[in-house]
Amino acid sequence: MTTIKARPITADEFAPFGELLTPREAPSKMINAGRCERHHALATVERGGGEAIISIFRSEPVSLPYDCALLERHPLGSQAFVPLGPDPWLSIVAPDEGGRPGAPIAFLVPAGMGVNLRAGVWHGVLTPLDRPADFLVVDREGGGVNLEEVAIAPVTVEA
Ligand SMILES: NC(=O)N[C@@H](O)C(=O)O
Ligand code: NI
Repeated sequence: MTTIKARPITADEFAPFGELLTPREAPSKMINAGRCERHHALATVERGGGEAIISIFRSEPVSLPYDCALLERHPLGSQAFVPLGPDPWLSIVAPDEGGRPGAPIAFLVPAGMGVNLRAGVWHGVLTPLDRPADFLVVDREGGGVNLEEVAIAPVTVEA
C-alpha cells in the first residue's frame, strides 16, 4: 500500500486543480459604505450548459490514516466546497494522465478555507476530518454524464 503524507494546502500547489476559497491578502474593493471587503471572483463556476446549484453536504468524517481507493471527476462542471464549521479538512486530488488519475496528492485544508475543483479534476469525495461537518457546495445540475469514478491502487493518507 502506498502511503502519502497530507501536506498543507497552498494556492500555488493547488493551482493545477483549482482555487482556494479564502480572502486574498487585500480585498478587491470595499463595499457597503466601507464596512465590507469584497474578495471578488475567487473562482468561476463551470457549469457546462447546466445550472449552477448550491447544496449543503452534511458529511460523516474520516480519520487519518485514511485509505483512499476511489477517485472521481465531474467533466461538465466545477465543484466548490466551503466548510460551514470550525474544523480543518482533507482534499485529495490527482493529475489526469491519459484519462486516468495519476499519483494522488492529499492537501490539509485549514479551518474556514474552501476549495473550488475545476471541471474534470480528479478528486476524492468529501473528507471532513474527525468530526461530522457541513459544507456549502456549489456545483452543476444538468444533462449529460457529470460523474466519472475510477478505482485506484489504494493509498493511505497520513498526517
Ligand atoms: N457525489 C457528490 O455529490 N459528491 C462528490 O462529488 C464529492 O466530491 O464529494
Ligand atoms: Ni465530486
